[in-house]
Amino acid sequence: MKPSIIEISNLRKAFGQQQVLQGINWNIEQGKVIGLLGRNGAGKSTLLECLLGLREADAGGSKLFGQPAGALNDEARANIGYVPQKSELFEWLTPVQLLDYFKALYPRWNQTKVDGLMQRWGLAGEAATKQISKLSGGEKQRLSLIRALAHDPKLLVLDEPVASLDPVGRRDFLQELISDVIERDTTVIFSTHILSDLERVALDVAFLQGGKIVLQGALDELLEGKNLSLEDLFVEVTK
Ligand SMILES: Nc1ncnc2c1ncn2[C@@H]1O[C@H](COP(=O)(O)OP(=O)(O)OP(=O)(O)O)[C@@H](O)[C@H]1O
Repeated sequence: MKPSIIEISNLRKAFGQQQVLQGINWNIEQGKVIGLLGRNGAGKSTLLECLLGLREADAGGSKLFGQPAGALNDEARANIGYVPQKSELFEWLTPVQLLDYFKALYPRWNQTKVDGLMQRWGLAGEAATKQISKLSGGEKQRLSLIRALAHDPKLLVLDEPVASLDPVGRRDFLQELISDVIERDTTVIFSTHILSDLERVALDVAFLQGGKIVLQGALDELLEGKNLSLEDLFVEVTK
């Protein structure tokens, strides 16, 4: 059996009176690709932030690579790639300057991959030297994804990574994700509302509803014999 890369136990988080996460217990094994689903406001971003230790939980917590998320060593940190829903890129830099900045922070950096992705994702020409503030939403999202993939992380946490991408951009990104997972056994958890993409890549899905993971498993097994589409299942589970 493969090791658990993420171990979440009894995770609770409220904002004021609103109980958003209500005792989540969830282990994610190495190499899993999990699509996290839930209605708007279900708490997906909150869960991803808490599991990474970026947001303090009220109770419980998570371990990443066997270490408490709030006290990761440098090696564990260098093995995580995260794309937040609203990425906070340094808008006054150019893409090249931004990537150089991050390159200096990581012990490992795959420049060949960065160059290839910049080329294939339309950021190698004029866009490479434009101020990030002047890039389109989709271009910024591509840059954010390149930044998250550049250090060959073993764990990728992506909060609606393809929301601003056009269909071609989404397909390119998903192909990159699949090849990375296959090559390096990367563990991926990503939230999305684009169910067709999930059907393409997510081998597993998890539904967050009422502050808990109410259903999870292999997508084909969840749908098997039910004569339901993923959209039908989503509506059913998140009622
Ligand atoms: N800093 C905050 N202060 C108060 N309430 C918050 C805060 N952050 C999130 N919330 C609330 O917590 C709930 C969950 O928000 P979250 O962003 O985690 O949902 P989500 O599932 O990611 O939604 P979406 O699909 O719309 O992105 C929402 O009702 C939101 O209003």
